[in-house]
Amino acid sequence: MWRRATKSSLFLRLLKPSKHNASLSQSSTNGFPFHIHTHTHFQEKHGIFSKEVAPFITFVLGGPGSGKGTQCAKIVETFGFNHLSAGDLLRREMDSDSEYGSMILNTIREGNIVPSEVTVKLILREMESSDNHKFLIDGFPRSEENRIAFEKISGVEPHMVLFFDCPEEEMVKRLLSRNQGRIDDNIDTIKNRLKVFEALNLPVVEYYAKRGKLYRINAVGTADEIFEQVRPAFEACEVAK
Ligand SMILES: Nc1ncnc2c1ncn2[C@@H]1O[C@H](COP(=O)(O)OP(=O)(O)O)[C@@H](O)[C@H]1O
Ligand SMILES: Nc1ccn([C@H]2C[C@H](O)[C@@H](COP(=O)(O)OP(=O)(O)O)O2)c(=O)n1
Ligand SMILES: [Mg+2]
Repeated sequence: MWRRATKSSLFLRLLKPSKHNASLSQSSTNGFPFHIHTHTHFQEKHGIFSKEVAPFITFVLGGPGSGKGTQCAKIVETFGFNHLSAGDLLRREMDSDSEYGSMILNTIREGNIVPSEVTVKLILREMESSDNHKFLIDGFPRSEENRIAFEKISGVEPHMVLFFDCPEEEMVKRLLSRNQGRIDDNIDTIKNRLKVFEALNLPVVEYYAKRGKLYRINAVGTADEIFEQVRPAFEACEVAK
């Protein structure tokens, strides 16, 4: 039986909650972006992944513009998850006075992937300060390096992985009309994001397919139609309801 983490749980008493304007570099104490914890050390220190407060983790994958963020909003509304978008966390870090701001900006502008350690640290910081134990981790892991870094640092694996399968031309059409003022929603960056997706993210999708954790969803149709394919994945899982 999963137990909900509460404000009074040990790990939250040990940790400072994340401040939305705090940057990774501000929280660094050793000149390195962050402390890498071994699996055991991390569990002992933070306790977030101890059995009593074990999180329920769903990774949400799909190409750029496949509808990950849109479907995550629906999952949050229906099933009460905490939605952590790796892209949003990186953009927030970029807009803070983090010393990694320009590196993140350049990487996103080119459509490449930010070093895993930075992204993993941002995700784990959010998880540590959350009193919800059900997490949707959107846009992560985007590479085998991302996946392995998360597993190594946190010592946990996702319970399930959603994959929004969408044709490239549909993704391009959606990205070019997203209108959120993003520096990476232009045709040149989109072309590279699609290449990076195919080269680096599809191997992660296949990895989870082989482990029987993947829910492949046809991402063409209205958002409501797509959500009707998503819903059963959560309804089938007692802990996620
Ligand atoms: N099923 C859909 N059909 C058409 N447009 C969609 C659909 N789902 C999302 N969109 C739109 O496509 C764009 C990309 O969606 P988003 O959820 O941000 O995708 P991702 O997070 O995978 O990049 C947004 O403008 C969104 O409103
Ligand atoms: N795990 C991740 C997630 C995103 N990023 C960077 C690189 C991505 O192109 C951008 C934007 O990611 P985001 O998930 O917001 O993009 P989409 O929702 O797929 O359009 O952020 C990353 O480097 N590593
Ligand atoms: Mg998104």
